[in-house]
Amino acid sequence: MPALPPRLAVFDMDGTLIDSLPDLAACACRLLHHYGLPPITPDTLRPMIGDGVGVLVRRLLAHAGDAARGIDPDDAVGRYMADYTPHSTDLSHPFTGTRATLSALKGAGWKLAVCTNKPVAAARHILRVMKLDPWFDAVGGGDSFAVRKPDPRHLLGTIEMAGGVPGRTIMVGDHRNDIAAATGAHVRGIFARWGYGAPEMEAGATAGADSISEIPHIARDLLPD
Ligand SMILES: O=C(O)COP(=O)(O)O
Ligand SMILES: [Mg+2]
Repeated sequence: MPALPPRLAVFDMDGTLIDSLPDLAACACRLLHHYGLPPITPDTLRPMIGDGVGVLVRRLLAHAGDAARGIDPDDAVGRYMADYTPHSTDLSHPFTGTRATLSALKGAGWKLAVCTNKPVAAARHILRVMKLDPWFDAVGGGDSFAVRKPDPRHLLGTIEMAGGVPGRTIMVGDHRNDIAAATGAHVRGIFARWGYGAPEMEAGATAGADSISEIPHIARDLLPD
């Protein structure tokens, strides 16, 4: 009998592997300060995360309202990224249980990948500094393809890079974009309830998990061998 393709677990980054909100918020505050605008709290920033840095910065400016009129959004995005990448690991850390989960999956023969709307250079930097990079067979960033989540082609491109196939893949993510990409790619989607997404974003997921430590068990249930 021909060997089955490898099983693949794809993880979103912000709010799924990495608790990155503190650095995203600190960087947002430095940007707002640069433009003479008032700071923002992490709680206010949280729902703005998930569609990539360009959208995040535009939401920040929209939140500032009239005071931000006249600011060039492209200038703001450029400033945000120039500041964020080198400071992206000042305050952020992997969620508790991340290393044990990656280790358990790898030990059971799974391939691993990251599919994030974050620019790929920032994603790789974070994985490297946190010494998580050796675990991953592929990293698909928000600028790795012509499209990004919720477009399923972002996930499909990441699966291909990792040497997997959709029918033997799970996608773990904390945003409706992750679940929509999984559904569109015919991949089993697991909603990360520990992340930044609102509870209603779980709609359409194959399963939900309260912590990353539950993922090896759920993954085995969904794809036993
Ligand atoms: O950059 C973002 O807005 C979110 O990134 P994520 O896809 O890793 O959650
Ligand atoms: Mg996320």
